[in-house]
Amino acid sequence: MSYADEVFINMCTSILENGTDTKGEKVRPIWEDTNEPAYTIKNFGVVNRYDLSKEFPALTLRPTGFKNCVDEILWIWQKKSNNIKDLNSHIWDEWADEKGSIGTAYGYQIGKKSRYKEGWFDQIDRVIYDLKNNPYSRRIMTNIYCHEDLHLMNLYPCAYSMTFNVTADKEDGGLILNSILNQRSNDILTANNWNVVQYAVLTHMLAQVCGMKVGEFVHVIADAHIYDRHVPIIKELIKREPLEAPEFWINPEIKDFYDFTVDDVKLINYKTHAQVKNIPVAV
Ligand SMILES: Nc1nc(=O)c2c([nH]1)NC[C@@H]1CN(c3ccc(C(=O)N[C@@H](CCC(=O)O)C(=O)O)cc3)CN21
Ligand SMILES: O=c1ccn([C@H]2C[C@H](O)[C@@H](COP(=O)(O)O)O2)c(=O)[nH]1
Repeated sequence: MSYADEVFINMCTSILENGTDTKGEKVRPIWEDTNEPAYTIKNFGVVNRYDLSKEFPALTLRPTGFKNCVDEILWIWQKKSNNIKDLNSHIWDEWADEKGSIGTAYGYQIGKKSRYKEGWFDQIDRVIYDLKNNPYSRRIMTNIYCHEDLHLMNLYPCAYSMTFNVTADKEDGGLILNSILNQRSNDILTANNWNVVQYAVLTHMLAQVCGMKVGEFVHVIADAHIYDRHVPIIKELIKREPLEAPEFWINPEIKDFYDFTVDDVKLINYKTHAQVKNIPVAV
């Protein structure tokens, strides 16, 4: 059975059984149809580890929209765009202004250049430079939670920091790329596996273009929450029987991060239970 399912079921069970209900607290998001506050049940400080060398962490309890996930991760990390016109899905529509911009969030921050001893780099180019030139560095990380720009973001970044850490393979000395995603806030039903799949794909892509194998992906979530309207859906989902994890394919020809397209990664034999239709998303 898919390890991602096991992690998801255990996390949801723990939130439902031991979580804190935010009902009555001052909360930001609302349900758009009624304008009522969108309360959650939450756990603080969830840490999930996935071994990417063993299995790709895709949920089988319901399908994760792989193409749209990859499209969004490339929108942020490769196109470095903050405009929904460059995105093929509509998941960011509610948070964009009349010109399509989501402000200084996500792709804008990845593309912003900073000065280093070796010159000016944006965040992803610096990661690739370090992985290629100084792979054992403990300083290979990105951060898009930029306080000076927060006032120009429609939604503050949730998945805000990646830390890359390389280990040497104990058997053949080859380089293994591990990563940690730090996330301040995670809507478990809508985006938990969505975010996991995205950053697992990003780790696979960077490993390939830097001549490494993939290792572990660690997902650190400060506020892991289930929205009130999602509770019955989650309860039904976690009763389903997990299926086998799919196989992950990445086009071995791609050697430059900027050459990847959504068609260069695929899930093979991705068998899942039925999709849950019309999941409401709090805005
Ligand atoms: N409350 C909330 N939850 C989120 O997960 C979220 C936000 N807000 N705001 C910004 C982005 C937008 N995100 C989203 C929004 C919608 C879907 C969504 O509807 N997913 C569908 C599949 C869509 C597809 O495959 O294209 C789903 O069934 O999960 C996913 C991520 C994640 N983020
Ligand atoms: O990649 C993402 C983007 C957003 N989310 C969720 C997490 C929260 O439910 C909302 C953001 O609300 P805040 O009040 O700013 O925390 O969006 C996610 O899980 N993953």
